[in-house]
Amino acid sequence: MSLRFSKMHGIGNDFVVLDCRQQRFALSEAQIRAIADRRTGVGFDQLLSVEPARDPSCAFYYGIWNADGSATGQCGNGVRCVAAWLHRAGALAIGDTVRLESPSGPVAVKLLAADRVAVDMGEPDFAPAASGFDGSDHRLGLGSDRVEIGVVSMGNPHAVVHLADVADPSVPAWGPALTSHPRFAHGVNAGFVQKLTHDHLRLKVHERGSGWTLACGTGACAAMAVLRQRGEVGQSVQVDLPGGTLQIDWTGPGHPLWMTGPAAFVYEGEWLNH
Ligand SMILES: N[C@@H](CCC[C@H](N)C(=O)O)C(=O)O
Repeated sequence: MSLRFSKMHGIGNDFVVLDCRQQRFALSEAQIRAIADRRTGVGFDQLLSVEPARDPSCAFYYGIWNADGSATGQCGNGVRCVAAWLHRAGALAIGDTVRLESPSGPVAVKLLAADRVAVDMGEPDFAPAASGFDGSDHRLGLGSDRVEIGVVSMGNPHAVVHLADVADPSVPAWGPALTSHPRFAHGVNAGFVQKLTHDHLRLKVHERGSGWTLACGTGACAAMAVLRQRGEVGQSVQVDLPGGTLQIDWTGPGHPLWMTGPAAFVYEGEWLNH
């Protein structure tokens, strides 16, 4: 049996997108890992399924799996790609705003152009429990180092470390150590952020379940939210990641956070090893 898919990316965070509107999603973790393999499979950071919505207020549901086969609650670059995918499938027009259902709840997407999407990602949740974090002491031991983290859920868990320079030589080791830190019950996405100006950040993210990625949309939202909560940035911030730039807008508590950025098609394919 074969499996048709679209290969997409959002500033280098790459996806396999499956049309599950008529056909139920039925891949095992092992099959997801096989498709994720960049040598013997297709390769992706996340696999996305587009499915009928369970919530009647939403147009479609999207599922999200990391390259290691684990499921997660949200994916910022992924939801922009789902919106562009729906446009190509004739289900979403440019200029339209639609509610989509993620595993962590509804988000609103606005298709600005065939390849540009704004998303209301909801309000950042700073409660430690929302990120599976075990308490109020935000200093963590990473090997022989101690770092201060900001913890926030954007529908998935994030730990954000503010550094003077994201090229800090400790970052390559801190990424995996933070992602699997035992104080997070389910692992965490680890963001390392540098403030360039009041409205401009630089960010690198080591993602839970996928490793270092060229971009993490929810990571950009999390980094902005943590620095905004600390009064370090304004309400409209450009976040530069290794694969490109996202615009993040957040007035503050009581308001939703918006993420705006591109979504790109790479090719349509057929997985024959199913
Ligand atoms: N790349 C994503 C985040 C994907 C999920 C993450 N690895 C997790 O396990 O929560 C994004 O763009 O937000």
